[in-house]
Amino acid sequence: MSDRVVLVGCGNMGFAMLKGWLDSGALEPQAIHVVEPAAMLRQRAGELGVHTVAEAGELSADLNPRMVLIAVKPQAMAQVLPAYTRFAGDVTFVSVAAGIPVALFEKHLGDKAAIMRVMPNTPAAIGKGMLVVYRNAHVTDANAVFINGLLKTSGEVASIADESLMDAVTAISGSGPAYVFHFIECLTDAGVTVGLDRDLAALLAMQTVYGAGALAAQSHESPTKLREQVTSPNGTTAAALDVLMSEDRLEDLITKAVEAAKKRSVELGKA
Ligand SMILES: NC(=O)C1=CN([C@@H]2O[C@H](COP(=O)(O)OP(=O)(O)OC[C@H]3O[C@@H](n4cnc5c(N)ncnc54)[C@H](O)[C@@H]3O)[C@@H](O)[C@H]2O)C=CC1
Ligand SMILES: O=C(O)[C@@H]1CCC=N1
Repeated sequence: MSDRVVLVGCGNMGFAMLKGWLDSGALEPQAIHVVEPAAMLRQRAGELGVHTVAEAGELSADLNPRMVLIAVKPQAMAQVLPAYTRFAGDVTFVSVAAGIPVALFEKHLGDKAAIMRVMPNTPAAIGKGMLVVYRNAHVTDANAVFINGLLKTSGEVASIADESLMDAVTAISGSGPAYVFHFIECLTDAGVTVGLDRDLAALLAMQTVYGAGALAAQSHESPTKLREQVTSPNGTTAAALDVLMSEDRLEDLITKAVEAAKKRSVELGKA
């Protein structure tokens, strides 16, 4: 069986995953064929040494890929899939699209097609992603091992046996980096409000999120315990947390945001 891989769509997410495979050495650039209609994005991928084409018809008929990873927008999926039916066979199709259920892939690719859904996030570009996997019964164990090996180059991999959880997964880890980036923006702006110049405020906000995230990931203590370690009785942190935590203000806001993301994922799946 070949280790050739086709990556369909090399935008934000596709490129992040491509970087993970290449930076880790898990795949040789020559094993990867990128289909990307946008010339600038095709050139960006080509600079990494991979094969690039603008459309599926340009892929060699005897390519025999082991995996076709589809990273196009959910709204484009139904239009994109028919061009890949010719690869159905030993290949496993992997979709990273929010919302789109396995049933839609089976409708276009046949009900015997091997399909995996993966919900990654953009920190995959530096090997720090969170990737959650759901697969249908037609993915062979050998292909699942091969693909899991590739996914692990992008970060932590977890799997779910209930596809309906994918909407909640998307709302937490798929979209989650944007919530954190927005928190950095807010902390930076707040720093400016209390008198720091913007560059210093941005450095403090970014390094604080980076350091706190790394500490939470590496420590044996819970986030609750780590929070308590920062919070001196009647000190500065307690004053701030009174604002964030009284009446669960931040938790309520985050829950509302996550519920909105989950709802949108469900809608995308029905589009
Ligand atoms: N951006 C993110 O953080 C995450 C995105 N996703 C999913 O990844 C998918 C892609 O999202 P992004 O990368 O953000 O979007 P994007 O717009 O950056 O990338 C999509 C790419 O697909 C290309 N494309 C369009 N039609 C095509 C075709 N017929 N053949 C090949 N390529 C084609 C576009 O030119 C574009 O470069 C979406 O389904 C999204 O739900 C999943 C998790 C996180
Ligand atoms: O915003 C979106 O729809 C995609 C899915 C998860 C992150 N980005």
